Amino acid sequence: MSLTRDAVLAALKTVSDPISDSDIVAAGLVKALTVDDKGAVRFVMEVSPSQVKTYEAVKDAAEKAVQDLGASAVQVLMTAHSTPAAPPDLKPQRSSEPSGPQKIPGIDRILAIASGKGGVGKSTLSANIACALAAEGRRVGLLDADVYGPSQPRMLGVSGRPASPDGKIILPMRNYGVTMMSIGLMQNEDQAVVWRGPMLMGALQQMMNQVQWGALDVLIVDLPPGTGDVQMTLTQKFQVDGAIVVSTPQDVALLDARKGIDMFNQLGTPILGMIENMSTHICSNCGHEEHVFGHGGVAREAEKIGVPLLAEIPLHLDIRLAADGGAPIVVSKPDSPQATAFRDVAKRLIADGKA
Ligand SMILES: Nc1ncnc2c1ncn2[C@@H]1O[C@H](COP(=O)(O)OP(=O)(O)OP(=O)(O)O)[C@@H](O)[C@H]1O
Repeated sequence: MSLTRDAVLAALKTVSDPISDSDIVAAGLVKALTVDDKGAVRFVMEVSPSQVKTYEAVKDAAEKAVQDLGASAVQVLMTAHSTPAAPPDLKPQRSSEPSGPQKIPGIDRILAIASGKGGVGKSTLSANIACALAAEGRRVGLLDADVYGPSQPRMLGVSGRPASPDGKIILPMRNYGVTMMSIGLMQNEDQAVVWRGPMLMGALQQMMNQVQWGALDVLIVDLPPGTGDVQMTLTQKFQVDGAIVVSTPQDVALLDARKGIDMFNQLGTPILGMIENMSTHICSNCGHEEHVFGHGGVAREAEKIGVPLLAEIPLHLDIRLAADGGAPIVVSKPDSPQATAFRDVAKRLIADGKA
């Protein structure tokens, strides 16, 4: 008999919430519960940051309750988010602990790779730039924060689940000299999860603070497309040293890229430059070059807003095959002209002290 969502909820209702004195379902702690057809159960437990310790035992009890139902796997992601702000206190106040963007101990720089529009190649570029930086001897981390379409595990040829020996620290994955963590590794590759703002914030903070990144020269964050909660949380909570905005040359992609640039400007994040991807198509048979999506649009836009154009990456079959095959082109064909384009970006970032 297959496991149903209702059965799981009923089991979770037997677990009591020490704070509210009701059960964890009634207390609204269980979010994004999914039960797949193989009987694997996943859900998020949203708790307040000050109560994380209290809830560790509750999380274990919840896991056990579901396990006892015969679930094939149980995965509980505990996210800590701040409770909604209290009504403003109009009395004069002393300033409290610093609330601005923080540096993460051990991580020298954070570099965000963003795009206004989905599918423009942001993840492909992030993976290649990360591997190119590692090949130059930099200590590189790559955080795949693209919760709507995490792709770094596939691009870097990494599978399996990240381990957490003590239930707090998450051990990242590593390949091609890049230390990588993805929200994609916390869920099935083909599973869509509906994230709400506070959950996203909690998950992102957990990825930044609880993943054992080690000492890094640079942490590259592959952002989801657009200007949403993840971008806001990242830039408001953590000191982001710069953003690179990726776009294809079409007007519609550029329009969205402009919105992304406006957002970073408003948030005070320096824009290190733009990259035009799928700039020109080079036929893998005959080498003929054609401009499928137009050409030069990003260069014009970059000039208009006064930021450097860091690269024009061609649309080339080898780049896609390499990305899909789990060894980015800078790793699988490091001497190809396509890989050189990425390696040049990496060298420039290092030369400018940005990575
Ligand atoms: N320069 C390129 N040449 C050939 N294929 C490319 C190139 N850049 C990206 N691709 C391919 O285009 C597809 C989309 O790329 P990618 O997943 O990197 O985009 P994205 O902007 O990260 O998308 P998402 O919005 O899903 O995060 C992938 O199949 C990738 O291999």
